[in-house]
Amino acid sequence: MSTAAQPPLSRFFALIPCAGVGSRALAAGAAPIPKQYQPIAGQPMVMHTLAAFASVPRIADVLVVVSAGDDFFEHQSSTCVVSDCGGATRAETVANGLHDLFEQGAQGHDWVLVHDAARCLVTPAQINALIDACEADAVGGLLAHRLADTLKSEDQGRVAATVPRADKWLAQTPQMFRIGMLSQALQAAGAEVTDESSAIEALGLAPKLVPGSAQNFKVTYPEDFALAEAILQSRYSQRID
Ligand SMILES: Nc1ccn([C@@H]2O[C@H](COP(=O)(O)OP(=O)(O)OP(=O)(O)O)[C@@H](O)[C@H]2O)c(=O)n1
Ligand SMILES: C[C@](O)(CO)[C@H](O)COP(=O)(O)O
Repeated sequence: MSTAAQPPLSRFFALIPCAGVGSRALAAGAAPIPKQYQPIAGQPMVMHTLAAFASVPRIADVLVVVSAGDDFFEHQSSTCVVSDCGGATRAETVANGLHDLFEQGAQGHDWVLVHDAARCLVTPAQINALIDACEADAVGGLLAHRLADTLKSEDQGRVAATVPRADKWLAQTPQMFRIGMLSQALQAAGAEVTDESSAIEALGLAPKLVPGSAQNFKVTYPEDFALAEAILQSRYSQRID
């Protein structure tokens, strides 16, 4: 019988930053509801996001981080843990949420999958693909999508250059890292980094790029709602048949 110490088993947590105001999504004259709460295909957007994570049994817990005073989840039936420690930037919201995960018993070696509330088209298969690709990795990684179009840089409204795109990817979420490493990386990187990977990269590490899908887009502009609605409706109609 071997007496060698076994490495500790790592759990998987999801952290959903849900504390944005959605300023770019506001159509002129529309009610100023944060975009993640706007109805899409019969449900508030974030409920579609949470349904995808609820369909991945190896996720131990889902923590949703909302703004102080946000009572949205008091009126929903959801098994998620909700914390109202959202910050002024997405990075602050995530850092505060990681602190809450530690307080709730998560360990530094556990994994966290950080996923935008506003990416409501993510699928359980994509979440599983990210976990499968990263769980044995020393750093972690993210879903990302190769550019489909020719890429230009700009100078005062005109093309400055055509940029080689063979090595360019659009960063998506979930982004999956060890909770301890990510917490330290975000503290060092500050409040302005726009994704978890940037903070990890600033440590000199190279997160793994895992192919996502064009459909895993972030609802950002008013026209994105109709596309998200059409995709969700089409998925539901295929499932119900
Ligand atoms: N202070 C913030 C800002 C953003 N987010 C969340 O981060 C995700 C991605 O951010 P983004 O699409 O930029 O959302 P908003 O900041 O709400 O959008 P905008 O920049 O248009 O105001 C969203 O789920 C959003 O709720 C957050 O939790 N806390
Ligand atoms: C994390 C992210 O979804 C990766 O694409 C994105 O950076 C967050 O949104 P923002 O518009 O950059 O704040």
